[in-house]
Amino acid sequence: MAGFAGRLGRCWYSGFLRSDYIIEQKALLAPLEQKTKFQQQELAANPLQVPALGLHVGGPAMQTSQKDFNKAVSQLKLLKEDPGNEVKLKLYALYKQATEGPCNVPKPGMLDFINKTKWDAWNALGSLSKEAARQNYVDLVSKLSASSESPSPEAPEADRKQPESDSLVVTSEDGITTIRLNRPTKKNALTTQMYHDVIAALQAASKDESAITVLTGSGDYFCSGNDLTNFTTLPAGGPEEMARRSAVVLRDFVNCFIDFPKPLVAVVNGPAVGISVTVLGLFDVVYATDRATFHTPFSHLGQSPEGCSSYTFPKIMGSSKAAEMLLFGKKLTAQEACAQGLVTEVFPDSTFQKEVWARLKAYSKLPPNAMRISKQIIRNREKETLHAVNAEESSVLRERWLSDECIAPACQPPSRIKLAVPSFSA
Ligand SMILES: CCCCCCC/C=C/C(=O)SCCNC(=O)CCNC(=O)[C@H](O)C(C)(C)COP(=O)(O)OP(=O)(O)OC[C@H]1O[C@@H](n2cnc3c(N)ncnc32)[C@H](O)[C@@H]1OP(=O)(O)O
Repeated sequence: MAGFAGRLGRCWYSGFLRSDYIIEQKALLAPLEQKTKFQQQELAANPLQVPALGLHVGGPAMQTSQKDFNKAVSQLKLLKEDPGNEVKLKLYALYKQATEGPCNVPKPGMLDFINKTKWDAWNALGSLSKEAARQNYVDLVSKLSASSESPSPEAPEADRKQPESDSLVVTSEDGITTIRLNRPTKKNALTTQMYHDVIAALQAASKDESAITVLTGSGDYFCSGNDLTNFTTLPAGGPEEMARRSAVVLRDFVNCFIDFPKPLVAVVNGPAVGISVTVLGLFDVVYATDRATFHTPFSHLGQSPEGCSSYTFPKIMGSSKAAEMLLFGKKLTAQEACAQGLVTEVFPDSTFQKEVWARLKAYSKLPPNAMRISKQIIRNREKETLHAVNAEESSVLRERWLSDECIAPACQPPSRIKLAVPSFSA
């Protein structure tokens, strides 16, 4: 087999191999045949080298995800830009976790700096499942691919992709981009199209000129959560395919909140249910009218938490208050949610809009880079954990949606709302 050096010219990872990047080992440039067994094992652990070695990435994981993972491993080689040392270290750790499971080798000595750094990164993933690690790896590669393909980080306003339906309205004014859920007759329940539109709107807002991004709702509700009719039309692959697709949409949707780089503010104009409550833990600031309520009837629907709430809620309000919400579906008033740290401040409904927007306009005049950088410092060290939590929650929900408890929940939502999931069994 030919050495790797000859193929390095065009790709960003030639820089990876030539730079003083902490994972770099000069040995990688030597032909494979000349490598020791240890070096070959190390190469196998290096995500960039696996396809070249033709290694099978083993493990008892699910087939679909395994295929995506293999694709991501190949895709990584095509990136045009070097993603930087921190990201490469993440890729290394996720690859090891995905293929070998939790770190199972002795910690290298203090002076073995390179291997110790790699070991630390792998070990930091703790008991993250192989499947979640694969998922995170795939997500990270797809994000890197998308950003290396995007023509310009500062796309002009006119090039922005507008939402596909009127159910989402995006406006930019006074340094604030506002994403408004606009389905008041259905209490702003989120259709599948709306999930996609919110994803696109957040991606556009992350690159536009605005300093602050706001999510709010039209009418008397902030949002009644997932539109329960989302599951009514089954695709050709049946319930399993429906659950698989929904889990992907959910994961992508929540990832956008995790990764959002600017101050993200929720203007909660009324009651909030389900996923519109759980993602609040990923916002920087949450302002609520005193009319708002917050509840997550997951157990009632045979479902389980999403939006990273299994991690953020216990952190924000303590495990017992979080359990009351996430396990028992306890509804909080705005004041209670504020006392528990989920809401930043509550305003009287009569002055809510006026007070909140005046305040946001003032904040939007602050130096935008300072706000971005401060947010990065506050949030970045948790991002990897949040992605792992999101992947796990989505994967658990995918199974929940096929469970008897979800198909025939003991506590039905209002009878007018036909729960989609029963149609799975049709
Ligand atoms: C594709 C990706 C999927 C990712 C899924 C991620 C997992 C997410 C989980 C959740 O979000 S769980 C929470 C789901 N939401 C609910 O269970 C709320 C159900 N709705 C209600 O309980 C009530 O409607 C309400 C919100 C408390 C409001 O009650 P109210 O009496 O004030 O109004 P209604 O007359 O009931 O509603 C008006 C109108 O709106 C329709 N509607 C409300 N919520 C939903 C909803 N979530 N899905 C679909 N439709 C909803 C309701 O049916 C009424 O419609 P019409 O009868 O007027 O046609």
